[in-house]
Amino acid sequence: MSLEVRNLTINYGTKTVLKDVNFNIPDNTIIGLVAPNGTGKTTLFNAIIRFIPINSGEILIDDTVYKNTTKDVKTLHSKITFFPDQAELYEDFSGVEHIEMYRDIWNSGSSNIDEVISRLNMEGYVKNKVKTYSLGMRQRLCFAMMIAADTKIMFMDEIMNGLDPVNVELVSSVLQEIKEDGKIIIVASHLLENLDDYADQIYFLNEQSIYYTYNREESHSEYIKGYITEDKLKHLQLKRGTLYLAGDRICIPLDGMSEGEVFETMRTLKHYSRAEVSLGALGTHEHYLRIYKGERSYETV
Ligand SMILES: Nc1ncnc2c1ncn2[C@@H]1O[C@H](COP(=O)(O)OP(=O)(O)OP(=O)(O)O)[C@@H](O)[C@H]1O
Repeated sequence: MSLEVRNLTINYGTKTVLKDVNFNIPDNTIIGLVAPNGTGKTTLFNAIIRFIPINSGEILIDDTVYKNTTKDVKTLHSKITFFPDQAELYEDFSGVEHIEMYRDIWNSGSSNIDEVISRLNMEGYVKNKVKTYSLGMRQRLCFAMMIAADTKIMFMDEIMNGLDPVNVELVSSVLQEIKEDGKIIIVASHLLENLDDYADQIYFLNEQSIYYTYNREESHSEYIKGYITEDKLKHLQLKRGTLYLAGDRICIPLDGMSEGEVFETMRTLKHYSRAEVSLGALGTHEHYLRIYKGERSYETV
């Protein structure tokens, strides 16, 4: 299975929100879709699933183009689920009834509903009516509905909203489990560090297109990462390639540093840093700061 978007352009009236967006996602993949509010993440989902008209471009699944005909759109909807909006839940129905409904609409007779409920720790409330649920309980229900629908392609818009840290971790690990089933999952999220726990690749949407992509597996360069205010920078040896980002985030590349230099730099940074100093590759959080908030790179010591 593959999901491909070719030269996708979307306008709302005279305003262009997406311009010439291109990507091709193979199966067994989770993509993190990242951008500030109002950039076009939901628009991208809506366009692929043809909830909104496409100005130009093509949507392909397994190298077949899906046009805006009733037949093609119906087939598209049988292959893709979109994370339900909490407002779409029926207050007087139980969670189980919602989960069964999603399984039946997508004919996923094979979905074991009891397994889904148990994996998401919903046994304690799932038989009660939705009107008795908290925000986080509703969110887990929406996620369970998608798992029960069991489509090959899943669009998850803000799935972590309202979830406490334990449930964020639970949903993150279930995502990793289900992707192994040949799925393509795109998750739009503002929980940047959490995306590094499960996404294979991150797409940063900016200036109407996929501005930058980053592969978690391929980020090999290591950095010393911490925080330091500008007036304290003089206490550090600033190496070539050092990134000084918004919010006083500093990332100093390890390349060419001796063990002693690493130790000394970490010690100095720990002294001035308001939060933990760590060693690691640049993550989604750092790329986000770099792309949307600007960076200052230091070329020389
Ligand atoms: N139906 C519409 N008519 C006109 N403009 C729209 C419409 N829907 C969205 N927009 C505009 O398109 C842009 C992208 O909106 P979209 O909802 O796709 O952003 P988003 O990245 O999903 O944001 P968020 O993170 O807040 O969910 C915004 O400027 C928004 O105002």
